[in-house]
This record gives sequence, structure tokens and C-alpha cells, in this order.
Amino acid sequence: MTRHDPGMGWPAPAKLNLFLHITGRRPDGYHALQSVFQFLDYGDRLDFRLLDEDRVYAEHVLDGVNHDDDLTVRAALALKAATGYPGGVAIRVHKCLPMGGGLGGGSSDAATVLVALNALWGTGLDDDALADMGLRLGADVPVFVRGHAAWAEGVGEQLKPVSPPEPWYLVVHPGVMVPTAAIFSDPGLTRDCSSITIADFLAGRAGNVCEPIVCQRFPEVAKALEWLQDQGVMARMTGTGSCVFGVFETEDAARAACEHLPKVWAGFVAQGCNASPLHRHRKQLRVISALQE
Ligand SMILES: C[C@@](CO)(OP(=O)(O)O)[C@H](O)COP(=O)(O)OP(=O)(O)OC[C@H]1O[C@@H](n2ccc(N)nc2=O)[C@H](O)[C@@H]1O
Ligand SMILES: Nc1ncnc2c1ncn2[C@@H]1O[C@H](COP(=O)(O)OP(=O)(O)O)[C@@H](O)[C@H]1O
Repeated sequence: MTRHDPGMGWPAPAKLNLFLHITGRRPDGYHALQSVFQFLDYGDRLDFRLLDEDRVYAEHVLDGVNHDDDLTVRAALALKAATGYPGGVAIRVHKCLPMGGGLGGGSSDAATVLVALNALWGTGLDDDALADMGLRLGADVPVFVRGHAAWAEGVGEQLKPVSPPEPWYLVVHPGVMVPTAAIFSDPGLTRDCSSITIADFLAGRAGNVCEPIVCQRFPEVAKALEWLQDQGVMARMTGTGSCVFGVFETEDAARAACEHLPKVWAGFVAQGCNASPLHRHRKQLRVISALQE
């Protein structure tokens, strides 16, 4: 049997916020949210080359991100510091997800580093410890570490697994980058949503409160949403944008709409998944490694 290299091809899936409400503001200025996170069967891919020497570095270059600020490097250093692991790693991200698009690519990359290196280095932390470590890197990291679609509260760290339908999505990137901090500090943002339940969400009594603010500031986002609505489907923005998604019953319907997407925008079709591709990959590797022993 050919030996599979366990460091290659780790998925870092995108997420969608199926809705996003703000219920208040915490003393530290951060906003208390309610949201549902669902993963997509689409995202970045990471390769890891383990090093005997005490060195962590990225082999990729991301537009506008300094090497030491790269969330993959920071995640690996955090795991090394917490466990005292003496060796190192060279990390390569094959980037597919647009940055600053509300698809959580940076957070997902960081979560994949924590989960993958914990397995490859044999550092033995459980997912609770990895999620705590992830929260210090970004509010969206814990959901990617836990690996199940979730009802989220707090700043996104209080997570309850949920299993909404898994439709096909056409995700459209309207070609602009939305600065999260600017949207959260907009005076017009609705910050006093009453708390809702999962049943309210499933009955369609939920939306994205950032959407009107982003649409006002970035007309391309409004245009992309209108275009999706014109395809006759439910359309919404994810997170603080800029990406928007349309919900389709079948892959064929989503792909047919994608074919007509105006060329000025980028788009992709993906299925929603409640179990993260990252965790499916980890499980497969465990099976392969048991077979090879
Ligand atoms: C709101 C979400 C939903 O997924 O939006 P997206 O970033 O995915 O679009 C995220 O939780 C965002 O998390 P993340 O992207 O890590 O935000 P950060 O970089 O920590 O925050 C950038 C800035 O936004 C504001 N901020 C962020 C999150 C929050 N719950 N309240 C806030 O007020 C703060 O001013 C913060 O300095
Ligand atoms: N490995 C990484 N991948 C993407 N973004 C990163 C990474 N490391 C740091 N960042 C920074 O995080 C910001 C947010 O990126 P991202 O998570 O893709 O968007 P969003 O939070 O809107 O979903 C980027 O603009 C970039 O400056």
C-alpha cells in the first residue's frame, strides 16, 4: 500500500452566517450576537511539512498580510507555546476563499492549523482546549474547531450544535472588501434585536442586521443581492459581508444560475454541510493510520 502523507491536503472550509442579529453591546465594546453558522463543502486547503528544528513559518504569501500576523503562523505558535512541543512546521495555504468576504477564511485556516498540528505533532489536546486557544485568535475560530453547524451567542463562542437543512448555495463575491470594524461602529446599526429561538430562525423570522448598512455603503453588495433575488431565490449576506448567497434546492439549479452571473462578480456553488469537511478529513486519516499500523 502506498503511504499517504498525513500532512497534505487538510481542508479549511468556508462558513455562512445563515442569519446575524445583534442583541447588545458588551462592556469591552464588542457586540453580543445571535447567529447560525453552517459550513460549506468549499474552502482553502493547507499542507504541513513537519520540521525537527524549533521553527514555524508560512511558505505562502497572502495579499496585505504580514508573515507574523498570518493567522496560520499565530495558531501554530500558540499550540507550540501551550504544549511545549519542541519541533516546528512549514505551512502552505492554497487560498480559494476571498479575504474579508464574511466567509471566515482566516479563522478557518487558523482552526485547521490547530486541529491538524494537534494530530500531527501528537500534542493530545481535546477540542475544548483547542477552541479556547482559537477564541484568542478570532471570534469565529471556535466554531471551525468544533466542526458542527452551530447556534451561536456571545461573540460567537457560545455554541450549540444544530442541524439546519443542507441546501445548495450560489455564493457571490461582489468584488469589494468590507471592513468589519467600520460596520460594527456604524451609528445606524440595529443593536437591540430581541432574543430569538431556533424555531424563529427555522420559521424565517431572522435576517442579517448588517445587510442594510453594508448595502448603503457598498452599492455593489446591494446589486449582487438584487441579482440573486431576481433568480427567484432567498438571498442574504454572510457576516459583515461582502459575500452574499442564494439558496437553491438542487445543485443543477444553483449551477444554472451561476452560469448567468454577471462577469464583474466572482461566484461559486457549494453545498451547506453541518459536519465540517475538516473533521471528516481527520476521521479518514485516523482510519488510514489504523490500517497502516
Ligand atoms: C460578525 C462576524 C460573524 O461571523 O463577521 P465576519 O467577520 O464573519 O464577517 C464575526 O464574528 C466577526 O469576527 P472577526 O472577523 O474575528 O472580527 P474581529 O476581527 O475580531 O473584529 C473586528 C472589529 O469588529 C468589531 N466587532 C467584532 C465582533 C463583534 N462581535 N463585535 C464587534 O464589535 C470590533 O470593533 C472589532 O475590533
Ligand atoms: N491565513 C489568513 N487568511 C485570511 N486572512 C487572514 C489570514 N491571516 C490573517 N488574515 C487577516 O484576516 C482578515 C479577515 O479575513 P477573513 O477571515 O478571510 O475574512 P472574514 O472575517 O470577513 O470572513 C483578512 O483581511 C486578513 O487581513
